[in-house]
Amino acid sequence: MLVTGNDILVPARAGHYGVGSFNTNNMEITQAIIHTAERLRSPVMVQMSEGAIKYGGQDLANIVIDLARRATVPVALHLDHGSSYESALKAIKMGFTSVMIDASHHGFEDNVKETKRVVEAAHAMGISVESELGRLGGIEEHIVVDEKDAFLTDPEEAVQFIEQTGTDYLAIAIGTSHGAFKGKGRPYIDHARIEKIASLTSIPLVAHGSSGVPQEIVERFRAAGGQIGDAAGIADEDLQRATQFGIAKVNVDTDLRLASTVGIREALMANPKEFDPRKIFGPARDVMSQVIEHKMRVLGSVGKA
Ligand SMILES: O=C(COP(=O)(O)O)NO
Ligand SMILES: [Ca+2]
Ligand code: NA
Ligand SMILES: [Zn+2]
Repeated sequence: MLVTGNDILVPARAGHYGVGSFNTNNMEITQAIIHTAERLRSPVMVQMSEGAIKYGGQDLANIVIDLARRATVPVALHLDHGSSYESALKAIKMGFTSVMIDASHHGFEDNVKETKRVVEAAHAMGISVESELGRLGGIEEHIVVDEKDAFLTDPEEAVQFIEQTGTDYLAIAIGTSHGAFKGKGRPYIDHARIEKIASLTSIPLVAHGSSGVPQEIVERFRAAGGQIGDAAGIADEDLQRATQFGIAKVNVDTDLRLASTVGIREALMANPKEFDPRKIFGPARDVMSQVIEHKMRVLGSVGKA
């Protein structure tokens, strides 16, 4: 069933488990996300960035909404990294049931102002809002944040921000970063910071940049002709611990990008004569389903629907 972000995340925070919020850009990714959630009896969020909306528009949103409506588990459609009030409202008009306004690259006051505006409008329409305080490293779609400008979320500021904006859930910067190269070796996750923020707040917390970049997938990517440097993601146990402390929404995009590309490359390498799209995109869907299943087990959302 199609529900709001709060319907999924408030129980997740209370139950100390995480719910994957997976980025989609086409039908096969959407099917892999929702069908795996149904098979594992897991709530799930499907998210579209502004780039995905540019790429697939209402056509893609309708695929998500229809699958979500028919799903036997709770599914929310979420706007990832909404960059403006207009973008958030446009998504709500398209049928999104959860929207992020990401004004975290502004100063505190401007972030509060921008977030508050979206919260008031979205709540008037019964839609949940995610906002962000702190800055991740890596590339957030259109914003390149290099390490020196990244800053972790201050717990006291988070309390003020939540009070002043009324945001439903809050993305916090705790050491993760977007993309396949999350720092040299094992990225440092500031669990103490998560625990502190969670102890002072009661709303669901969000971790961006939470792909695990499984080495098995990276090796298959290279073996099938892909080229990638020394890619690294968030260790499963670090993510698992984060959900114990209060992280309820966990954003995953890179893992699905790698998994789908592995499926496609392997299909084409195995049979150069193949040109039936079902035999090329079908394997992508299968590899993504395996990666999604692993993530749901790490987050503890299996059986929670
Ligand atoms: O935070 C993310 C995705 O992060 P990854 O690059 O780690 O999948 N989307 O908003
Ligand atoms: Ca941001
Ligand atoms: Na988001
Ligand atoms: Zn993100």
